[in-house]
Amino acid sequence: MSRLSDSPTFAPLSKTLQNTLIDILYKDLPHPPSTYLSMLPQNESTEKTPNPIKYAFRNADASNYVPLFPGLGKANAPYARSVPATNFTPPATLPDPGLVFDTLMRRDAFEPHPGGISSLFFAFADLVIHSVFNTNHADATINLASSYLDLSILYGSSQEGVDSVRNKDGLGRLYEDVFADNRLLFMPPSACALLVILSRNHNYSAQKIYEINEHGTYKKEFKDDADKLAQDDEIFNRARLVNCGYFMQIILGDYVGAILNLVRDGYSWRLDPLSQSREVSHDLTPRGEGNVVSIEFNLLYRWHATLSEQDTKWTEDLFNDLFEGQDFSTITRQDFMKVAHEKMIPDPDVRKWTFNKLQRGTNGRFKDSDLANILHNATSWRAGAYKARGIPEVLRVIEVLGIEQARRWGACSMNDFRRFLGLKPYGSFQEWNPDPKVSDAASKLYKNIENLELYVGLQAEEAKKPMAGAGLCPGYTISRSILADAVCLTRGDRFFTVEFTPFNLTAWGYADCQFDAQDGSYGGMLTKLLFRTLPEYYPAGSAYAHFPFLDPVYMRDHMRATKPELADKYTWTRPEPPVAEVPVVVSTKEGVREVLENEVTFPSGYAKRLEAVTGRRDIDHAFVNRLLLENVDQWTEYFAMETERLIKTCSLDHVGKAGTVLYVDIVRDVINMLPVHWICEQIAGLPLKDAQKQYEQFADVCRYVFLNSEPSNDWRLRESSIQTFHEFEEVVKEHLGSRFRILDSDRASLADSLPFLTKLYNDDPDVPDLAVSLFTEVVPTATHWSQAIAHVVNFYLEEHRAKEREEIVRLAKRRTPEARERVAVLVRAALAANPPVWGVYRTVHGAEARVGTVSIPVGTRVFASIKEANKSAPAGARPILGIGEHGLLSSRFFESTAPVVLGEILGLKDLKRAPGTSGKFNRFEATAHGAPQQWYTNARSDLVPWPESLVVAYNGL
Ligand code: HEM
Repeated sequence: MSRLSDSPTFAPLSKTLQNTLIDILYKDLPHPPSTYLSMLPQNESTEKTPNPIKYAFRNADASNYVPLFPGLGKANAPYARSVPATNFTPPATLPDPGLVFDTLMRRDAFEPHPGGISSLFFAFADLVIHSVFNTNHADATINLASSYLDLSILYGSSQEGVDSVRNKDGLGRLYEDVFADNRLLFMPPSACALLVILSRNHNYSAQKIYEINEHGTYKKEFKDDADKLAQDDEIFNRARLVNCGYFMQIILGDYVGAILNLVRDGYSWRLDPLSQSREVSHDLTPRGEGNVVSIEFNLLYRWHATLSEQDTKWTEDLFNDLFEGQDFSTITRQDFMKVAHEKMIPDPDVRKWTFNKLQRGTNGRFKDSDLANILHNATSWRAGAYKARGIPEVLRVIEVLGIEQARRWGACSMNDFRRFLGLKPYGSFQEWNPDPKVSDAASKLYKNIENLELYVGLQAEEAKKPMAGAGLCPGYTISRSILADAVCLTRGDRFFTVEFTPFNLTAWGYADCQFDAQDGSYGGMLTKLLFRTLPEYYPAGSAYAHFPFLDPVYMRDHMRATKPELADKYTWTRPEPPVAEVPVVVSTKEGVREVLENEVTFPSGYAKRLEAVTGRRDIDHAFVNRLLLENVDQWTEYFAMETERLIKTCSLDHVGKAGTVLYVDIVRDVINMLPVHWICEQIAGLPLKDAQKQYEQFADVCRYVFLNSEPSNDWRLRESSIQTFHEFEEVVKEHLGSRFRILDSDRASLADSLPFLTKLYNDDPDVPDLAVSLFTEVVPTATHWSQAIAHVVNFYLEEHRAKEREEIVRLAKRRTPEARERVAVLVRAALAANPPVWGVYRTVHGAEARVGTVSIPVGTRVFASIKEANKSAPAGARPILGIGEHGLLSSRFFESTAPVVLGEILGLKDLKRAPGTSGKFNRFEATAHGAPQQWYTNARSDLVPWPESLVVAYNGL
């Protein structure tokens, strides 16, 4: 039988289709593959180190980043040349470098940066460039740093460098406040202070990775030193991946955000060079294919003109010290080399390094106050504008060295570089810089615009004016190049692209270095780092944390002019130093009770935060509570039935054994959902499209109002809570305003809430306040209710508590006050062992506080450790819950609903934790200020203060 494809008419077409299809299918996958599970065998260096996991980690010298080209971009390898010099001018005919500096580059007057960029931005830029450029003076073709943003300034560029900073105590940590690159010691102190923050972030990440112990393999006791080192290596390397992820995100978010003026103009959009995409030809766009920095970019990034007035003064003092008062204009290359060899050799022990004459404490750390002071200064100091005649005279010798270096490298001309970038070459010196003083001088020195050398051409080009999309305001040629470079540096790095995975960074680490566009900083990762590392010095809402790369006065004025309503949400003044650097921990039962109950001295701030959410002060919600309790028996029956229903609908059975063993995520799908369904369907009549999402929204409210202890979360939690409130208020107002129409509406399911809403309305017909009161009474405590139940279930799932478990199930059926009271005692025992909140923060207000024999000054932060306090409570005594008796946790409501829910759950036949990891809480214990704290990891790889998953198995027959 002849086929259509064989016919003379269709055969060519069929062949073409065939080819296209094969082409597409072939291109579906990358060739060669972009990642492997371990090193390729032909790679000589890995044969000596066969540990396969090394493939997933950054090598000390950045070798093996590209499996098929292991030396690409490694440290101690040649620079690349991006542009061949076609118009080579013999050095003898070029003007004297000193004369070039004196006529075109020397700062005539300080000009503040026109885009409001702070000196801290350039301290960070200093870290970026030192990560990728380190010219070897003995052989200037060689770059001693790798071409990757691998934080080599912190970790070193060789095994020796990495070993110098690592503590190797088994926990993957660095020594306290150390870094590996001594060149930074001679930079303005804000660069070192930022680097110390990144050093602390390494240790923070290592600690979290160790505490969360994702695979359960980390331990405290080791067989021998090799065992300890193996664990240390793994945690160190994962923490480094996370920390580098942070560095990359600061570059793409905060740094590029400032360069493009996105932060000033309120855009959270960012350049995303990491994403997977396809070209028109269906080819995968390359990622992680390596990078080698070039001499052109080395010259382009020497941004010495941007030194702030204060940093210039600092540098002058440094040079006066090093060169013993020698006139800056007379310092020669030889003088500089002599000083470098005699006075700039640091101690071999990095733990002894210091900068800005700071002292290290006995624990090796710098004082938070010293670091914060330097960082606050750098944010408040305005950088200098890019401009010709903008480089401080003190840097004359360095510029001369730079010009000479560029000539020895045979760098291309300014116009060659522009042609390479696809830009129009300059036709005249006036076109390059219209300032006649500058163009005249340049034309006298270089005669023909084609002779203008790259370095001078870039640094003395006319600067751009600030506008939408332009914040950095260098010369146009620099501005056009740096974004290309940012893309190459990030997209070319295997660890930022194809290997940037939760598997390598751990789920927590991966989630931790993702940006949050709703954080009040338009995705500021440095913001998160400052809040986290120096929490006492960067209070929530501080512009110094939210916009550290912009002069706060400039940013405030700009925001007041463009978005006045938003400007009021920030504090623009410099943060006041705290009374104490670390919170005072209170852990006795009496002490903790005093802190929790004395609202005058230890204000909880709940009311203030509720006001921030609802916009209402002194909210009366007692009447809602009264009405809720009038119906408590009805709600109790509802909770019992709803528990049964949710268990039934959310259970999963084994293939082929229907109904025998069933599994259910009792926390995620049942316990967390109960108050959500109750509030939405029985109380407020909210349409429940996505119950899990609604749970997360309610959880944000709970966290904002009751547990808001981390400034980095404050903005997001508040904004999310405000939105949840508005949605809630709008629906409730609509129902109350037209309560007789609800039944007729197409949302008939909302009818369940009608009786309660009607009752509420009859009690107090003031519609707007009713919605606020209702929200305040039921929403903030919803998640805590679930958390308390989850803790109790978890406690009684233990095999050795089977007797108590049965007792709860038996008593739950009775619904008598005596039965309820006995269950309450069992519930308390569970909550005493694991209270929903392990501790709360308060700040001493009004007058000095006395807790036991300790007096605590006004303004001191206090951490009341509920966990510790409950340890000393007698069995059966009411545990301290730390969340007060509000809403769903008011004792009558809780003690009535809890037993029936527990009865339904604990009464499941042959109930046990499901085998495997999801069968236990993803809980881990951390320590803060020496007091225990608990966190949970969840399916979103986030850390949350409450459990979100516990899978149990039961016998369905
Ligand atoms: C007070 C502040 C600064 C001082 C004292 C300083 C000093 C120096 C010195 C001594 C060199 C080496 C010159 C040579 O050996 O040829 C250098 C090179 C360089 N500087 Fe700066 N610098 C400062 C700020 C900055 C800033 C803010 C940037 C850019 C963000 C920058 C970018 C560079 C670059 C890219 C190099 C070339 C590095 C290399 O080839 O190894 N510098 N600087």
